[in-house]
Amino acid sequence: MSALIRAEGLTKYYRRPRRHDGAFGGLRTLVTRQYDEVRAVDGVDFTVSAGELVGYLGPNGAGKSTTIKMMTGVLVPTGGLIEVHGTAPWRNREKNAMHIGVVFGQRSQLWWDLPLVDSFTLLGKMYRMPEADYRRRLDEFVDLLDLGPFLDRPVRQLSLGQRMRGDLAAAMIHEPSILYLDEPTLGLDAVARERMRDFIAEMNRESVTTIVLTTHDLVDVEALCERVVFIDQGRILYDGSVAALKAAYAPHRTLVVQLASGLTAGRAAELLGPDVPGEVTAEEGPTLRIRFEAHRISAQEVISAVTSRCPVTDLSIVEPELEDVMRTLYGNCEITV
Ligand SMILES: Nc1ncnc2c1ncn2[C@@H]1O[C@H](COP(=O)(O)OP(=O)(O)OP(=O)(O)O)[C@@H](O)[C@H]1O
Repeated sequence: MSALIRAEGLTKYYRRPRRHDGAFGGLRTLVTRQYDEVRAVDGVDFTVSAGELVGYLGPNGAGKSTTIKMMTGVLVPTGGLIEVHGTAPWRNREKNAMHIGVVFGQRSQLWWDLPLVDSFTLLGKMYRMPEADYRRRLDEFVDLLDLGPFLDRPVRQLSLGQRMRGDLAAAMIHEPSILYLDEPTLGLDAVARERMRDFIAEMNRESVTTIVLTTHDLVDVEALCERVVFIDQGRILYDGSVAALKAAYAPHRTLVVQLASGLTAGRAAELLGPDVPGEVTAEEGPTLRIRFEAHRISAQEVISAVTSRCPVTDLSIVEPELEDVMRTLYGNCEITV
């Protein structure tokens, strides 16, 4: 697969006026003109291939939005290289805009006072789309995102979930090859989030759109991303598959045991004794949870040990949550897998 997006040593430093405290602090801030340097993105390397759906993750202030703004051509890098379709996006913003769609969760590109459909019509004309292509695309989105009930309503009257669906359709109307999504599901209810996720997956699968997704919602990541790039303090700490990340940072599994009637989890833990493979982590009524390291003990061994000593009605194995991994990641500085 060829690289659509390439970043090498990509860097963005901001200058922030140094603030002075105390009496006349505001005035001193104005007249002294001293600055602090903020290393928002500090020499990152990555490539994104055609058709990938990559999660770009990290804590608040990690440098995610700044990277996306450089990829979209809104910001000029302080140093290093960023190429999208083989050219620097900030050198040719208009040409770059023809190939990309952007959704910034908190800002809208829709015309506030116009009916939603008028924004689509205007965008279709701006991108010089042939009428038939525009119609086909609009019909597809009305169907996929269920826009019909509010197509004729002014954007300012839409709920957040309706507006976000409109924004997503607006970003994709001209069939861009790359879609950048910055917190697209922020503030949405569960149903709206699900609909957005389905649409994003569909665009990636059916239209083969390359997608870079920034989100704090780990359910989005689990549902959508095979690969994640994790950034903190402007530096990339991890770049790889979600599965490898979990295997490295949360190699445990949990066996959840439903005990046969009359047997409490406390009594079952006694029956299992201290040499049970794994660690009993919770005893709640008739439910017992045993955590084990999947690379050391097989699930079969743990299940055999339990079923040979206790009568059970049900068993299930729970994978670690991505949230567990993130907690470990946030506490580490150097990460290699
Ligand atoms: N225009 C600016 N001027 C000065 N500093 C800035 C500017 N924009 C961002 N920063 C700083 O750069 C750093 C990275 O910010 P950025 O918005 O890229 O982070 P982020 O990972 O997107 O965070 P969040 O998850 O909170 O949106 C932060 O320390 C932020 O305060």
